[in-house]
Amino acid sequence: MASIQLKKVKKIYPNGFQAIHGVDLDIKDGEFLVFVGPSGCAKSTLLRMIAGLESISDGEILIDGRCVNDELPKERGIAMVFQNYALYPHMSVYKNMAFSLRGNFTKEEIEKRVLDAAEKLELTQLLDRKPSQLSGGQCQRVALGRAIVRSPEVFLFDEPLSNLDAKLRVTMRLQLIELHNDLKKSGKNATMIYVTHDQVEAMTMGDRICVLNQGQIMQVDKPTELYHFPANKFVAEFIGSPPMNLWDAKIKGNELLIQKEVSITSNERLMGIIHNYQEEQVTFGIRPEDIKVLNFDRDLLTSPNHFTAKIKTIERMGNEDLLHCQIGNVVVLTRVATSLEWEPQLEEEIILVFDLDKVHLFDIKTEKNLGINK
Ligand SMILES: Nc1ncnc2c1ncn2[C@@H]1O[C@H](COP(=O)(O)OP(=O)(O)OP(=O)(O)O)[C@@H](O)[C@H]1O
Repeated sequence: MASIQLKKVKKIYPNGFQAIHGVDLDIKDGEFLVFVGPSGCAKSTLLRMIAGLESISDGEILIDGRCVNDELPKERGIAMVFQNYALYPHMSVYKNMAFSLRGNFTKEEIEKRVLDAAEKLELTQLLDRKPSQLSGGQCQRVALGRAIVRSPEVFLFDEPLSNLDAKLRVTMRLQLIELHNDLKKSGKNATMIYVTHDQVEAMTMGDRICVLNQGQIMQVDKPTELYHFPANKFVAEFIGSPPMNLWDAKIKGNELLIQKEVSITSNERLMGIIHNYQEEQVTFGIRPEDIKVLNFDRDLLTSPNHFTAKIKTIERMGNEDLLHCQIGNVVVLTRVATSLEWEPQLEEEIILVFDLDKVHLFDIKTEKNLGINK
């Protein structure tokens, strides 16, 4: 059992580059937390600082209330699983898994731990093989086994699945979630921190997700909260696939003018926000599924917020079509469930209706979501 706190943690590398700018974070005991963000945002740096593999330039890292700034990695009760497995090539699977236990436990205890972990990870039949005789997924399971045998209170994962093919990644993802749940059930609650740049992986695995950008935390929240209530434009853009539509809009009275062909008449909720922004610009965001697609009907065009659009590109996904449409010069992404009654065609004219209850407005300068307090 272990909670982890980061207090005003900073990292300045010896060359003077500041990778982390004062991060505060509370990770709960037994939580599965994911660090996600684009390449270079300092996910690995932060993880390595928690592991003790990277020094802390300023601030404090606490594990169960104990400051670990000056503790060695092996004193922290942490096991780390890397992307490149880091297995010993000349040792069998059994020996790879037993290696870190040597000297600390009896032979019988080591055997028990290795066999238990092997069973959990379906490696029992492979214990005599060398890493070169294993598939990528099997190597990754051995790397995981090496962490499990130590019964650490904290598991740290640095993009552990990125060398695997897409299908295996999904299988391993589930195995990790199950491992976390099984440990909880057996009373050996483990705190897990998982690094990925893949927002789908982050969303499917994390109890909570910590979105990072340029060495700063953008938002820490549950997946559904992040999706529906992004704290800022960065999170809105980064989380969700296909991505949110984002346009600059000028406020004039109760109108949000995106371009002359696309002027949105605001509802009461948006009015509450835009009255402070008269004659100024905001960023207007709406997710593709929050734009309704209707068959073309001239009569409908007299209703507010109904626009004629032309379909320019179609991505057919099977269960749904992603339609890249154009209203004047504005490109709008929408998604519609497929049906046997209507198959969208290129250059077809349709009507798009924006669901104003789902619109997000962001401050142009601070990029904060003006509709929520996070
Ligand atoms: N030893 C170092 N010296 C100087 N700068 C470094 C060093 N290691 C990393 N950096 C820089 O710190 C920043 C964060 O790197 P880090 O590896 O933590 O990012 P990341 O989010 O894990 O990236 P990726 O997803 O590409 O692995 C990057 O700009 C990187 O160039």
